[in-house]
Amino acid sequence: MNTSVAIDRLRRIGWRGDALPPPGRRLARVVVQHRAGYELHDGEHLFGAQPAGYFLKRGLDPAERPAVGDFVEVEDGRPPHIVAVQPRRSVLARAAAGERYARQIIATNIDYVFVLTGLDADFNPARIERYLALIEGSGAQPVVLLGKRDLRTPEEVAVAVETVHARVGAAVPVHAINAKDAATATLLAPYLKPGDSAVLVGSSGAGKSTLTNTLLGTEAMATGTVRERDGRGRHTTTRRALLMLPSGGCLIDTPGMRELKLTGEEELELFADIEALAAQCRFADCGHGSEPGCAVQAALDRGELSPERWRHYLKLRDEREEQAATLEARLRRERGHRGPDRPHGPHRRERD
Ligand SMILES: Nc1nc2c(ncn2[C@@H]2O[C@H](COP(=O)(O)OP(=O)(O)OP(=O)(O)O)[C@@H](O)[C@H]2O)c(=O)[nH]1
Ligand SMILES: [Zn+2]
Repeated sequence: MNTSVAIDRLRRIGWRGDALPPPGRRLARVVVQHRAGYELHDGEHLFGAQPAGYFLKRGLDPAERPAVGDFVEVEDGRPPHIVAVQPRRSVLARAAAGERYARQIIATNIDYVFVLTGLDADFNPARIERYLALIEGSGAQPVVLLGKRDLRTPEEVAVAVETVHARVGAAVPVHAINAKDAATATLLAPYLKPGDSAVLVGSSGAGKSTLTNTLLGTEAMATGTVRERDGRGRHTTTRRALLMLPSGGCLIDTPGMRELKLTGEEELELFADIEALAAQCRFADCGHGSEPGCAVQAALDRGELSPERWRHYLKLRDEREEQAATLEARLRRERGHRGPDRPHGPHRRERD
């Protein structure tokens, strides 16, 4: 293939490099990661590939392995093999549950992360802030979208926008949108310029599919469909992995990205590293203040835990406790002030 044609195609799916790999290798973008391999896109076709042996070595830092969003060098064969990962311009990651300092890469080379929340019962500024905590430091820019604005009065919309700004700061763009309105595609076009890569995250029912369809418009160019398996290994739905938008940007929409969804327990998984640390404090009910043997304070002292992350975590924990207290009060009322069935409370005890 003509070199400039190959480069143009790669630019279209977000490549920013300037040199193609040596003969015998070509570039493609990872759009899906399965247990059994990868799905890559070269700007024209979707194809399957396997990682070269190097990436399977035990003890290799998981961050070195190809991830969704990566531009990789591929050697043809049956199947094609990924032999190298190009430098990343951004890395969205979260602490992997259970592993103390390991990070799980969610996606790379993303320019904008749209954090979508509906202005209905879904509206939750605390959740928005937790998404932003995850995006912070990734190299990608967050854009907060408040959907379903048509269900609210202009005054209510203004208050919601203000509430979110107060929470996340004035620097983060916040837009109230109607995901069904074609004008929304124009509003968001500045974040979806040619060569830009975006992902859309938000809880179920927030309007992600609706917005995706609006962004695609009638010139829909869904390139690359990926079939997903259900729990029993059967193919169920067909998803579009990499969407080239009329505005010139692309939207990555893959199973890997949906992992970013924050619902219930997943919110805490974001802080799995801190919870793992806290589990190592000498006292099971350590307040992580001036207690002796506090693993959290030790990690802060060593610079292994940033004060910023710690602050985010405390905020989340306080909110959870507040919610639990509200729930408890309600249950008590419903039970007719009978009190909890089982006695409970903190017991200060040394771990064994
Ligand atoms: N009125 C109004 N309805 C909306 C808007 N955005 C989405 N909806 C509706 O909200 C419902 C959920 O929207 P979806 O686009 O399916 O939500 P989703 O985020 O893709 O949900 P999952 O697929 O479960 O992750 C649908 O009935 C949409 O029509 C909006 O801006 N205004
Ligand atoms: Zn502690």
